[in-house]
Amino acid sequence: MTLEQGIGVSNAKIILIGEHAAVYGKPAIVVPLTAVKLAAVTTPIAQGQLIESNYYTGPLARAIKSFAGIKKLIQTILERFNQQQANFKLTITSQIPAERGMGSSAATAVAVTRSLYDFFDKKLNRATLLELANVAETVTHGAPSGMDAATTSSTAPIWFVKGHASYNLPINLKGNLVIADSGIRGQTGPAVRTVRERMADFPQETSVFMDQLAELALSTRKAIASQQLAQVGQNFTTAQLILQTLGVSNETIDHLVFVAQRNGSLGTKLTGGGRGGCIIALTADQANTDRLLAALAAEGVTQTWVQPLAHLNQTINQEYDHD
Ligand SMILES: C[C@@](O)(CCO)CC(=O)[O-]
Repeated sequence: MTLEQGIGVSNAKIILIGEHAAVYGKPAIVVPLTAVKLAAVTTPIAQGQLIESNYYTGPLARAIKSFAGIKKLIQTILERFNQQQANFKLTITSQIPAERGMGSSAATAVAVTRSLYDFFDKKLNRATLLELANVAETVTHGAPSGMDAATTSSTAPIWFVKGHASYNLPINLKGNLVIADSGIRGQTGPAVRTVRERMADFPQETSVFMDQLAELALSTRKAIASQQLAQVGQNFTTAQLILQTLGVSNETIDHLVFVAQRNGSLGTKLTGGGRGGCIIALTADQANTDRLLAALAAEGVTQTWVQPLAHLNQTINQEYDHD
């Protein structure tokens, strides 16, 4: 075992389009927010296995329930390397707010995996990284689509269809993606259940909505390729209307969408599981971005992020090499 520290980094994720439909095998477009980071650093200590984070600090063995997924992940990795008795402290520092649809739990799993592989001097490929992140995500979320781990580990936008992520969707658009926290915790679990119940009660009608969301994802992909920012925006707003009808929005989100649409946004929707969390809006230029941010601040929104679309123009090789 090396005596040097092991470092793992990941980033936040934002679903541009396709949440909920992704659960039914429809495509989604998801982008990394590379400016919003989470870091996990493993350092050698004399005795024990400790975790230090905003949510839990203490021995790994006693980790609280919300850390159960990460605990299982760490134990899986230690067993894999036959290092169950290793002494270390894992420090997790995050800029990603929890329960806002920004992928904080998957980002933690990704960074912890990278950090431990680095600490034990092991090579890590993308397939293993995603498989291990899924160990934690399955404990935390039940049946994750894998979308969050695929994106929080990526520097490139993703075309995601259940079980498969393609990292070849560079976005060459001018303008900004504005993300605003509604201040309400997202409720992915209950929202996914609501849609499942609708699907059970009204299978044909609900399937039509899923097909429409899939069409919107395809249309958005084309609009990105042909640099039609306004079309991407329209698709956002149409998707929001469908998500609202499916019962996964809420009054606060609807109100913020309404405000954004009147203050410089080309298109606005919820992002992630819904019933809270964040909204996303597209703006064509800095003047409209400033106008939108001022309008959201006037509504009491305290946390916003601005992601220049031009920074989402990367692609990455399907294989991830730890080195
Ligand atoms: C609502 C959902 O589509 C996205 C949650 O971030 C659920 C999933 O894909 O696992």
